[in-house]
Amino acid sequence: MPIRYLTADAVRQAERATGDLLTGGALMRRASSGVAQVVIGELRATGGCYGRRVGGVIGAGDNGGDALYALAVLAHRGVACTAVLLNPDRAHPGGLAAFCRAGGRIAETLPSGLDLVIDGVVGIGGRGPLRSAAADQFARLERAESGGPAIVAVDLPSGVDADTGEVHDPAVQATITVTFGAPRNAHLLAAPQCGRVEVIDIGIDRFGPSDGPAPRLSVLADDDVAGLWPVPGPDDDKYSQGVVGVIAGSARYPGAAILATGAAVSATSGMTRYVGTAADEVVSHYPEVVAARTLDDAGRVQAWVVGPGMGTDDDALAVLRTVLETDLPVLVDADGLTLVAAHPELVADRRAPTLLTPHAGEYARLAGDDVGADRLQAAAGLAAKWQVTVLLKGRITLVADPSGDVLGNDAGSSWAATAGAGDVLSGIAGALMASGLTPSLAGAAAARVHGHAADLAARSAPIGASALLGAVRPAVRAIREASAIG
Ligand SMILES: NC(=O)C1=CN([C@@H]2O[C@H](COP(=O)(O)OP(=O)(O)OC[C@H]3O[C@@H](n4cnc5c(N)ncnc54)[C@H](OP(=O)(O)O)[C@@H]3O)[C@@H](O)[C@H]2O)[C@@H](O)CC1
Ligand SMILES: [K+]
Repeated sequence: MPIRYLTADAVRQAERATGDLLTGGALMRRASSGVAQVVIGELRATGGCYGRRVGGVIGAGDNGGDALYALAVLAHRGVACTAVLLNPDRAHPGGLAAFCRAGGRIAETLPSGLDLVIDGVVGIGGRGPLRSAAADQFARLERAESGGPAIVAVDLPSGVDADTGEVHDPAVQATITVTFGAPRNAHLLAAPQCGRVEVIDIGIDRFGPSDGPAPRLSVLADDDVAGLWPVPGPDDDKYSQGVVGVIAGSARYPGAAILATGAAVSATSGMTRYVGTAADEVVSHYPEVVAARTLDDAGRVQAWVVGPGMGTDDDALAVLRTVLETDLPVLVDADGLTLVAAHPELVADRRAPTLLTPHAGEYARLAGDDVGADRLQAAAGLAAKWQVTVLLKGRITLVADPSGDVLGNDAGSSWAATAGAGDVLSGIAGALMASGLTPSLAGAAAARVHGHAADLAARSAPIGASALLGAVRPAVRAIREASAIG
């Protein structure tokens, strides 16, 4: 099942729906005990709890209340706990009383030598950057990577916008983020700022993929990706699995053609066709590709990938127009996007599935505006306006369909930020569209495999797109083998 990510409003709605659990304080007790359990786990992994030193930076809302109750639990376990109250008069009364009863100490500043710090400044009620009093406390700490204390953020790293994931300056860099009931948008959109995200079950109802106002963000689970991946059945032949056609590159610049076509060959069985002037080069790399120099000679396909390295001249425009006039699914990338930005009418009346795969620069050309801090809205807005599916590239890939549903994927690293990696992504996604997946599922599943392939290929050292392409098949295998479905 895809995992749904929530906005702050949706979280509050889910909390309100629990009625007595919210008003009676049960939700907060569950949340804070979840935070305490995660901290205890962390302390145990690094030498135990008793006698360890934990600090908390406490804001004026319920996020601070969660942190104070969690510190109280820790103090009962023999942890030496210190809290800095940013706004002493407005600290959560129940949390503060529990903290003091448990023997917690209040201080003006965080002491040195802490093992761990709890960020209880703000959660879903936060707006804008960390205010200076809070920022000063975190600025005193050495970074966790350099031997400083681990930072456990309650709900969100303070200074990160819950809905957009915008990382304000300053903001807390968390080692672990502990959240409640369901992840918030920011846990995907600002994943590097959140560190490891732990979701504590506090008994709120789940939101489905289509509940609530657009844009609605979800992430495919590995089992979803494994289950979606096309596997030939007993009655399949090379045609029945969906043939993908790739229009890319040129004799002078064959790289994009080889990468996109090779990715399509690696991603699915069946057949890959290539159309363009790099036909000889493509076939010399991949003898299994059926190549033609012109569209007229191409043969039938079930989906097209068009654009990488194809140029933007009149010939390229004519080919793109012909392809977009078909009723086949089409993925448009790179030079194809430059042409679409200059000729929006090419996609305006399309009824067949269409996937545009811009990076930030191409997005700006298509939308007439930069992506900005709200990438989710940027992707969803363009998809709704143009009535196409938009895959916005980046470490966090967002695939927005016109209905307002968005599938996200965190690559987990940025090794795929290398020339030609986009061509590989297009080849994988196009092959999946030819097999019958919607542009949205094809884009999201391709992004997952692409990110995993980059990690497998890189293993902590830089890679080029050829190495990434070489790891596509191992990445599909790893995801399928790790899942119950594979
Ligand atoms: N409801 C429940 O039962 C449950 C709720 N839960 C918990 O409650 C949290 C939400 O609590 P909340 O609504 O009280 O808001 P919260 O995030 O604490 O922030 C509000 C305070 O922050 C302040 N402030 C704002 N921006 C700021 C900034 N940049 N820098 C500094 N301060 C800033 C703002 O100050 P003001 O603007 O008023 O001066 C106001 O005082 C949620 O994230 C979860 O942890 C869980 O226990 C589960 C059950
Ligand atoms: K926080």
